[in-house]
Amino acid sequence: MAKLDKTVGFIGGGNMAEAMIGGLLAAGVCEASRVHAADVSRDRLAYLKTTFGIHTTGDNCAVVDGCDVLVLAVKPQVMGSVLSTLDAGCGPRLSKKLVITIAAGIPVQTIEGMLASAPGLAVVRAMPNTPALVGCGMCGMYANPHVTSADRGHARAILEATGRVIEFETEALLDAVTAVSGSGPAYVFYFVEAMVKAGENLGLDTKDAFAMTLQTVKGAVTLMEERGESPKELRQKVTSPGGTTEAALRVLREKEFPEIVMTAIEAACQRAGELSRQYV
Ligand SMILES: NC(=O)C1=CN([C@@H]2O[C@H](COP(=O)(O)OP(=O)(O)OC[C@H]3O[C@@H](n4cnc5c(N)ncnc54)[C@H](O)[C@@H]3O)[C@@H](O)[C@H]2O)C=CC1
Ligand SMILES: O=C(O)[C@@H]1CCC=N1
Repeated sequence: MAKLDKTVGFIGGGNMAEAMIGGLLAAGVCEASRVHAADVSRDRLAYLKTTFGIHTTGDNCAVVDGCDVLVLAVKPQVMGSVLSTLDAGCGPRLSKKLVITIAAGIPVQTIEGMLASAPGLAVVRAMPNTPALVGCGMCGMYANPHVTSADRGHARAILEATGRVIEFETEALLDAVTAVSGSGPAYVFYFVEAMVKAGENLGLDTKDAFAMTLQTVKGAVTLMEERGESPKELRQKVTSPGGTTEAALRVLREKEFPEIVMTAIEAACQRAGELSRQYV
């Protein structure tokens, strides 16, 4: 992966920031000396410094001053206070920088509005997911009109260090991204939990049931990736007429499994929209 000739600063050094910092360093996109992070937790800062050898501070404005690209990686609930402090303390100094926000449900307009002393701010809103922690993330991104094509490339380079990136021209689609891939790992974990429980109910011990389920999910994913066949075609190949898979799929259909999944994802999308309106 190409090296980024930029310094990157993180406000909030929690799980997602850790995943992104780890990805940037592992992929060689940035050197540790060019990464800064601020957090209110001294323990987090000590952990990040020891683990990655990056610059750490308790002062959010010091990170702004030390970076070309600022990643906002705090929880949505504290974003308001973080942004108003930044705006008062170092807002005008943000105007030449690229801001990437990964907070769920906070619209670009809100970020721009709260950092009003940096008019024309270039903001990328991104929605990553937790497999970023192992370099296998899926991230949707939207760039506001102030983001130059060079900065779009920089944002992509930073986000691609932890996995795949798809860019959207319409910010509203990030609600769908949040519902499908942002929250998506949780649906897969839930499905795995249910498969393991089913195995246990049928007499398998937990360790074996988990190992079998995990390898099955991994194998199915690899099959979908490596063969040019649709999930439907691959499903049909497992399903022998009058056989065991058919018996299981009949129950899934009768219990409206596809509708349940679709309704659940629609609920996540709706919630993402509600959160966005809440933070406008
Ligand atoms: N967990 C997930 O699956 C996903 C999370 N996100 C978003 O990523 C963002 C970060 O989430 P996580 O890393 O999971 O949260 P986290 O709670 O692990 O990290 C947030 C960090 O911000 C720090 N912090 C709190 N107040 C601060 C302040 N005033 N100044 C500086 N740092 C402060 C906290 O000490 C904490 O270390 C959230 O906005 C979330 O919506 C996005 C996609 C997926
Ligand atoms: O549950 C949430 O709201 C966040 C956004 C996507 C994953 N976690």
